[in-house]
Amino acid sequence: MANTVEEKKFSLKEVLDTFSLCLSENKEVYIEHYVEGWRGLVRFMNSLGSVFSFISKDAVNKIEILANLLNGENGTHYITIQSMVKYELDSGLVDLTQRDKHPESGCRTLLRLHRALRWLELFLERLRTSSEDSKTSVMCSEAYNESLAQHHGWIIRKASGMAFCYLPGRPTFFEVMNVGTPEEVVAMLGEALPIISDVYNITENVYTQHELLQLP
Ligand SMILES: CCCCCCCC/C=C\CCCCCCCC(=O)N[C@@H](COP(=O)(O)O)[C@H](O)/C=C/CCCCCCCCCCCCC
Repeated sequence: MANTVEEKKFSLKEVLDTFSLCLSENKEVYIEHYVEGWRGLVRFMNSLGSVFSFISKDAVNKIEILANLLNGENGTHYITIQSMVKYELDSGLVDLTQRDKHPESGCRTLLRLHRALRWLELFLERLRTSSEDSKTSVMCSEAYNESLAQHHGWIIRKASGMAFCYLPGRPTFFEVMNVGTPEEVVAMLGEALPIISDVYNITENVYTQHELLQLP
């Protein structure tokens, strides 16, 4: 059951709780909760329809790579992002200039989700401050263009842009979050954002310190 992502209904509160468990007292990021947070987000995306399945397939693939590393024989090195980076770099397990011997290293895989977390942060901030008639497709593509798009080739950017047009409107979006009234959703987004920003910024610092932000 731990390796599947589609059976439970999405709840924003649950995802928020999971991301808040990511940070240790000394600000290390637990991969177990990071991966679990992403599983929750994928459940949300899956509930929006099959037009998003090329996106969720890629996210699931990356989630499973990290889950397998965490549950594998070297799992103790994959407890936090900090310990993973140290272990993989010290052991020469990261392709630094081109995808070669370690095409599925934890560092390069998590970097893809990390970039997507920035998209999420930007998108949720737009949602939080949006008005009733704001378009989710516009908010989503603005957030995408400011983040992930810079790392995607032409075909993925076009396919993503087309998929965004199929996003449901703001009221349906808020409903699927399973929080309550729109005011309650906005309040919960206000709680969620600092947590997501913290996780993002700490990860960004680790990757910056080790010059890993451009891993192939
Ligand atoms: C709180 C509730 C509201 C928001 C809920 C959002 C739910 C989002 C769930 C998942 C987001 C998708 C994460 C996508 C990860 C993409 C990682 C990536 O960049 N992969 C590319 C590079 O990988 P490698 O080739 O180097 O291994 C890969 O090429 C991408 C393939 C698929 C396309 C990715 C498009 C990303 C669009 C992100 C916006 C998602 C919009 C969903 C709207 C709900």
